[in-house]
Amino acid sequence: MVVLTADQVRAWDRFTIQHEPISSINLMERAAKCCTEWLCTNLPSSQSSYYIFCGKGNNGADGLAIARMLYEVDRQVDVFILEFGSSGTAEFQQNLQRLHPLPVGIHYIQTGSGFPIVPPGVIIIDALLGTGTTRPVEGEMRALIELINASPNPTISIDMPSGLFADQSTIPFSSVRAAFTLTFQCLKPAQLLAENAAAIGDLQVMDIGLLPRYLNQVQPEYELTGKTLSQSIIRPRNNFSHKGEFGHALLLAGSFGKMGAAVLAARACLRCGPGLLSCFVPEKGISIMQMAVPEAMVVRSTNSDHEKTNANDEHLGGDLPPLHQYQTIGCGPGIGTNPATVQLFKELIANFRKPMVLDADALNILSQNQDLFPSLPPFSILTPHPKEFERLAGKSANETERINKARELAKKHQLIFVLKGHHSLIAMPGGSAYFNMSGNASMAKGGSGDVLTGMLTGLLCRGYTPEQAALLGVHLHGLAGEFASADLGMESVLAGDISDHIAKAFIYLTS
Ligand SMILES: NC(=O)C1=CN([C@@H]2O[C@H](COP(=O)(O)OP(=O)(O)OC[C@H]3O[C@@H](n4cnc5c(N)ncnc54)[C@H](O)[C@@H]3O)[C@@H](O)[C@H]2O)[C@@H](O)CC1
Ligand SMILES: [K+]
Repeated sequence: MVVLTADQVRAWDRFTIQHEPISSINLMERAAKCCTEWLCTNLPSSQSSYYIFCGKGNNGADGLAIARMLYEVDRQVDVFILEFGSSGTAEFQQNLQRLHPLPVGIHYIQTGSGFPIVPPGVIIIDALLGTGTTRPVEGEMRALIELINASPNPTISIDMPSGLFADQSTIPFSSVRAAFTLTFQCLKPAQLLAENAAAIGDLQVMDIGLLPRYLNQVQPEYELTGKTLSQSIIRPRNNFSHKGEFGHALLLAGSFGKMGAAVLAARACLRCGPGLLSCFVPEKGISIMQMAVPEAMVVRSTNSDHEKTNANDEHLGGDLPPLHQYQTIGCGPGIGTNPATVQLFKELIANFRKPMVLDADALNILSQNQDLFPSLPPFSILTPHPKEFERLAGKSANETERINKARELAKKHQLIFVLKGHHSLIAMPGGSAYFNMSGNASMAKGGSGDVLTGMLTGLLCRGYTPEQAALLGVHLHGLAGEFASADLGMESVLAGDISDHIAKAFIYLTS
């Protein structure tokens, strides 16, 4: 599956029309047939009446073709065409002519007073605007969209909920809020934004047979993580290998009352295959860590000044252990922002030059010390949730702006940003960006991020490149959440359960 912009999809349509070859109207027939079959298969046959709202572009032309096909399978259909004052595209005109001889109600609507009231039980098909949306909806179009949204009837949008931009955020403007969106051939960037979830509803991708070889000549704006990509990254463990070959990771995590974050990160790290893990935790957390994660070692501050160490025994502080022995370091879960910890973080950045993983309070410290950005080791992985990213990069008006900021910062400072969310966005130093496609709402709980930090640290330590670790780690984390919820249900999955299901995710990817 790929993500393409509206222009790229239009070019794909043209490519298919030229090279298959197929006429534009016949390609549209294929699209309408896919939608009609989906409607007949997925909606109860008791729901057999449709109000189809059409614009006069090719999205509206789809609506007219769907109306004809639904009539042909004995559905009751009424079509409502919003008058723009133009005659419409050639395909619109052709499909209108094909519909005219049939006993389907065709109504032209111009003003709010002429808009229909949708009777109960009737399904609304939204074919007003598709990928051709270039400006915010206003006037009669907006009024009609509001009428559709105010009606309790289920709405199915064709290709895009009308009004929604395909490539960028639509906030603060309105769009149709659909129960289902039947989109053609591939995902469009806006369909992956969390802020559009309520507009898009359940997204279904219809394969309308566009020629796959077009994809060889296109550079997608976004790529997707997935099983094939992860499988191409995963390296088997050699039979003759020993623990020394899989590196030694260091985790800086925890503070009084937040040792759980450290434990979660440590356990998840160990599930990703490092040879050894040491945890640098505050004095008061040492016994917790030793009991909860016996597989990990604990290092204590090398500061011989007993008073200084004791003063900080609830927070990380003092001196760092010698760092040269570690392949990578994960820093942040539960560390807080105590001045001693801030100082320790600055020393860490000054003394460790290999890519590391920064999360949670490490990011909060960074946002208060922005001058540290240029000193971060290149290719380090930063994993902010939206609030943490706002502290790092300032407020964003919408998700597109947030993603663009992350992509710019990744390029500017040669870092990898993982913007955590339903489809986490991974921005690479080279400019590419990936949406993650695994995971579900069972993971929207405290501690999930600590698990991800541990996993990324473990994969980096294990010898994956930072880009590989980010792509594999984020995908694997989501998969582990899916396996956990399959076993335990959406409500009851705990962050530790995600960790406990990493093994299943690995097995799934390697078998
Ligand atoms: N053969 C083809 O060309 C195919 C086209 N397809 C359909 O064609 C659609 C794209 O069609 P179009 O490019 O004609 O565009 P749309 O039908 O999405 O929009 C029609 C026109 O509305 C105008 N418009 C833009 N924003 C507006 C706004 N806010 N308020 C009012 N008018 C606005 C623009 O002039 C635009 O060209 C796809 O979404 C898909 O549904 C599919 O059937 C696949 C095949
Ligand atoms: K639409």
